[in-house]
Amino acid sequence: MALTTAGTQPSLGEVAGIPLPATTVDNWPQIQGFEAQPDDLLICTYPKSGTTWIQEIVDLIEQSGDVDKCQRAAIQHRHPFLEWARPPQPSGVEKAGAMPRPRVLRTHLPAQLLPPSFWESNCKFLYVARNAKDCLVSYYHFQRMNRTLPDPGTWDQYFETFISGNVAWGSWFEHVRGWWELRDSIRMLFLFYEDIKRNPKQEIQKVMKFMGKNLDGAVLDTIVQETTFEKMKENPMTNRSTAPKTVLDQSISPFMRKGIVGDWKNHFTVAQNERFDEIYRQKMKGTSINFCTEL
Ligand SMILES: Nc1ncnc2c1ncn2[C@@H]1O[C@H](COP(=O)(O)O)[C@@H](OP(=O)(O)O)[C@H]1O
Ligand SMILES: CCc1ccc(OS(=O)(=O)O)cc1
Repeated sequence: MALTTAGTQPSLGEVAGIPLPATTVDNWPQIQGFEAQPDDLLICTYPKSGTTWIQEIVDLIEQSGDVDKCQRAAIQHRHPFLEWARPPQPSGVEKAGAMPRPRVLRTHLPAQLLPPSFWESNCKFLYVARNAKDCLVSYYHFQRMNRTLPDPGTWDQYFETFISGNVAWGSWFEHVRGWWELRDSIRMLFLFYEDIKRNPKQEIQKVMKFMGKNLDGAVLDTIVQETTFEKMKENPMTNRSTAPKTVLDQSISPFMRKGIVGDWKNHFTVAQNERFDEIYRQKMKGTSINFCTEL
């Protein structure tokens, strides 16, 4: 069901009340029928939470720190995006089906929309969460430059849109809560963007152990150096410079934009901050999750 179709504006559809790109909705039966395998590792994130960052970390771990091997393809092509569907390109499901095992896949889907085979196969899940305020800011700039998502409107308008959850992949609050509640009942490593920023070596070590790898300290140091924001911004295989301008217009806002904790302070008014804090308290009531919003 299309939510917006005005003019040439890209439209969002909806599955079980969650807004999703219309092309994803069109492909929903194929996505739901996806056959996960027990050795799949699924990277799960709400959009703009550091997906690309954790993908590069995971790939470098998988390749035992071999930087050249991670140059084999642009990051968006290394790990199939499960719900990606933009015909005539192969869909995420098709790409995953053609990939050798063990597979690393990625998704922005909320837990309740995941294809059932992931639960049935007892796969590994790596979730990265980012504080809501910085996610909002990052998503706003992303929607300004991503020609396949609806125009975000003004900052004030988008502030309300994000809070209402009327953005692709739905409410940040429900997404994070949903995955957080599952953390102890499935094979999941739950990480925070802010922790990776504060202590990358420690968090990369957690990922390494979770993946069942054992790399020495020098290799870990290489991975830390290769995955700094500055390095990834310059790297054509991670900075999305290979994406066509008709999809990502980086002259409006770069994909690798700031990569910091606390940019929300440059965007939120005092009134918006107070309102956001109140809404956050209501929507996250009863959850034990704790975010850091400044370093
Ligand atoms: N190596 C890195 N270190 C810190 N932040 C990174 C990073 N690589 C990407 N990011 C940031 O992660 C966000 C993109 O997330 P995703 O990959 O999920 O779309 C962007 O945030 P900003 O827009 O705040 O700069 C981007 O700059
Ligand atoms: C469908 C448009 C779209 C939306 C979000 C995307 O996220 S990501 O940058 O690949 O994580 C990509 C394309």
